[in-house]
Amino acid sequence: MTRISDIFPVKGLIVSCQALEHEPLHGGDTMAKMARAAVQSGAIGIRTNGVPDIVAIKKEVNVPVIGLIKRDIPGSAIFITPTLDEVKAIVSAKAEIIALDVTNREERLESVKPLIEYAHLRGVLVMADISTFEEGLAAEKLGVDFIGTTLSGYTPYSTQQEGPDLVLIQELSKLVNIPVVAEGRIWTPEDAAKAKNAGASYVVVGSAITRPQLITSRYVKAVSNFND
Ligand SMILES: CC(=O)N[C@H](C=O)[C@@H](O)[C@H](O)[C@H](O)COP(=O)(O)O
Repeated sequence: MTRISDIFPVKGLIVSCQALEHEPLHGGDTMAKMARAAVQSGAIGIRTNGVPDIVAIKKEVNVPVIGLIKRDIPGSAIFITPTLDEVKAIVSAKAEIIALDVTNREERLESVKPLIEYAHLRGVLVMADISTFEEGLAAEKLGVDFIGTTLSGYTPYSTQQEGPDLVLIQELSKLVNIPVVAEGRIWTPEDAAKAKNAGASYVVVGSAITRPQLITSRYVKAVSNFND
């Protein structure tokens, strides 16, 4: 059975290269270039959304890929790899790891079991995107390979804050026996160092590196009082 330490023998930074259809950088070519830039500078892995981007990135760089598929299902709040269809597509695209929602909503902690099993039977590891400490513990019990704090702040009952959820990273890192991935709203190298020092084995940074429109708006906001 493959383990996370086989896939990522060293700990480090994983860069999330994602641009949805409405975003300016949407497209496999652009995301592959983003991934190349990230790997050139020392990223140990890439997280990305959708089969075309997974395939383009795997052609471009030689580091493990965490694949997910964002899909909106009417009437459901679960959008990160919601069903077995997406899991199958990610396995076919040959991502080494599948990221999926493991939150305590809509009976997900039960319905996600066959998705985890499908991936594992095909030698693909599973990253659980969770939003609270309890969900992290539940994810470990479900047999996932590592846990990301990705959805903290994105479920109505989780901590809402501007920066990374360092408390969650720290509590989970102390209590679970699988690696914890710090992910979500890590905007600065200082945030990344704090996440690492809180006990995370891996740190995922997305928007702060790969979403120029969001980066720009932070700078615009910072100088918005120029003419006062
Ligand atoms: C909540 C959600 O949909 N998160 C997504 C999960 O894949 C991505 O849109 C984020 O960019 C990713 O988690 C990295 O986080 P940040 O971009 O904050 O560094």
